This record gives sequence, structure tokens and C-alpha cells, in this order.
Amino acid sequence: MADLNNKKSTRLHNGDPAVNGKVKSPFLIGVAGGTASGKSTVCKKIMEQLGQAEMDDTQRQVVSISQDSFYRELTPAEKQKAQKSKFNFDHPDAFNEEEMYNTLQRILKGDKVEIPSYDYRTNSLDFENKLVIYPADVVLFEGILVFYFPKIRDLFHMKLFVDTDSDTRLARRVPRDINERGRDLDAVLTQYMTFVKPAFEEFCSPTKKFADVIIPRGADNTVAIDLIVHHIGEILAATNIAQHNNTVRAAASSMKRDH
Ligand SMILES: Nc1ncnc2c1ncn2[C@@H]1O[C@H](COP(=O)(O)OP(=O)(O)O)[C@@H](O)[C@H]1O
Ligand SMILES: Nc1ccn([C@@H]2O[C@H](COP(=O)(O)O)[C@@H](O)[C@H]2O)c(=O)n1
Repeated sequence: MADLNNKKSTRLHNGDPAVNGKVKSPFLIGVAGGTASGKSTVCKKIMEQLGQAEMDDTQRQVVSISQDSFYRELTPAEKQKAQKSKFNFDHPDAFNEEEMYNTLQRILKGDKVEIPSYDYRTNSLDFENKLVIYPADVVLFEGILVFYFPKIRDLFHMKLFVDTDSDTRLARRVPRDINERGRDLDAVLTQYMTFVKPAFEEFCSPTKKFADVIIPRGADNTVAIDLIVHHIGEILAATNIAQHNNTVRAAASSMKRDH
């Protein structure tokens, strides 16, 4: 399925989601790293190089999901704190671990799932704008704490950690949060110093040791991204050869039975 002769793009072709009536289980990749390290950008590059970025959702064989879609609903008191930048969104308790685990399990079973998007302006899930995940060959799951929860960590077939220095991350986070997430400078810096930085050191950074591949400098590291894309392509090609062989074997044994 993956065209490994094409060095610029290891393009996946839309496959048959079911082989011999069995739904394919996707190759699940976890992408962790500190805030604004470039996790989403790395996922976008991987998708582009696999020839997937421009595809329609139903055709896409590689999809990317954000862990932010699994923040838990806040109580009214927590909402008030969040509006004053006094809620810790970088602590593992801010996430709905069970929902995250159950959703990933369903994705691995090949189910079509719907995931809410996250609204950083209201600090809540947006069920009006859901992302529909159709059965895919490769699923990228990115977030600050995707390797923190052991049960979830164990689901990944490949684990990547985007390692970008903290000055660069803060320099990216400030304009992003002001321009895209409706925050002001004072709120961004207070939240960063009170919660984001200490939680990165306590919960996110220690999970680097679980990564199979550490990507220094994030999306700028084209060599690392090329190697990862090539590896994914090889795995998918091997999976497809095995599935093709199973199909041929099944067809041959049914022909034998008919004679
Ligand atoms: N290599 C890079 N060079 C310059 N800006 C970048 C780079 N990677 C990401 N960014 C910018 O930094 C911000 C955070 O990047 P993003 O990929 O969303 O990080 P994360 O998903 O880790 O929060 C975005 O505004 C993005 O455009
Ligand atoms: N309501 C929220 C929810 C999360 N955050 C911050 O987002 C960061 C995670 O997203 P990245 O794209 O940066 O990985 C995390 O550090 C939270 O502090 C927020 O500010 N408000």
C-alpha cells in the first residue's frame, strides 16, 4: 500500500477497511511533548508526507486526534477558576482518563467514533463541532500527557516525544494563546509560571523515557520526520502484504472446499 519508491512522499492509498469481513486495527502512534513543542505540527507533517492532508475525512487513512478533546467537564466552581487562569489544565486530573481509554479502544477495534473539539475560550468541550473518526490505517494521538497514564501508554504501537526547549515553547505559546485562545499576556504568563512549567517538569518531561523516538526541535527536524514516515510506510506495507496473503489463503481454501 505504501509507495516506498517515492522518496518525497510515502503515499498511502485508500484501502479496504474490511479484509475477509474483519476490520483492520489501526497502527496507533502516541505523540507527547510539552506545550507548544510542535506536536500538532509534527502530526500534520507526517500526514502530509503520507499523502493524507488534503483527503476527505471518509477517505483518509491517517488521522490525528488531540488529547485536549478529553479534558473533563469542569464544575461551576472550577469554571470560575479557569476564567481567572487559576485552574491547572496541565495536571493529569484535568483529563477524563476513562473516556480517553475507551475511545482509543474503540478506534483500535475499527469503530467509527465521534470526538468533541475543545474550545479554549470557554474552557470546555464543544459537542457542536465533533470530529468523526472513520476506521483508518494510522491514528496519531497527540497531547502533553499521552504517555502519563500507563493503561493508555500501553495501547501505542509507536511512541514519539517532541523535544523542544522551554524558551522556544514559551515564545510560541504566548502569541498562540493571545491570538487563538482568547487570553491576555498577563494571564498567559501567570498560568505558565503557576501551572504549566511545574506540571511539565513533574508529569510530562518524565514520560520522555517511554518514547521510542525523541524528536529534537520538532517539525524543523526533517530528518527525524522522514525516518518516522519511512518506518510507518514499511510497517503498513508489511501489514498489507500479510493481509493480502490471508485473503489469498482464505480464497484458496474456500475453492478447495467447493471441489
Ligand atoms: N518548527 C516551528 N517553527 C516555528 N513555529 C512553529 C514550529 N512548530 C510549531 N510552531 C508554532 O508554534 C505553535 C505551537 O505549535 P503546535 O504544533 O500547535 O504545538 P503543540 O501541538 O505541541 O502545542 C503554533 O503557533 C505553531 O504554528
Ligand atoms: N482550557 C484550557 C485547556 C488547556 N490549556 C493549555 O493547553 C495546553 C495543552 O495544549 P498544547 O496544544 O499546548 O499541547 C496545556 O499546557 C494547558 O495549559 C489551556 O490553557 N486552557
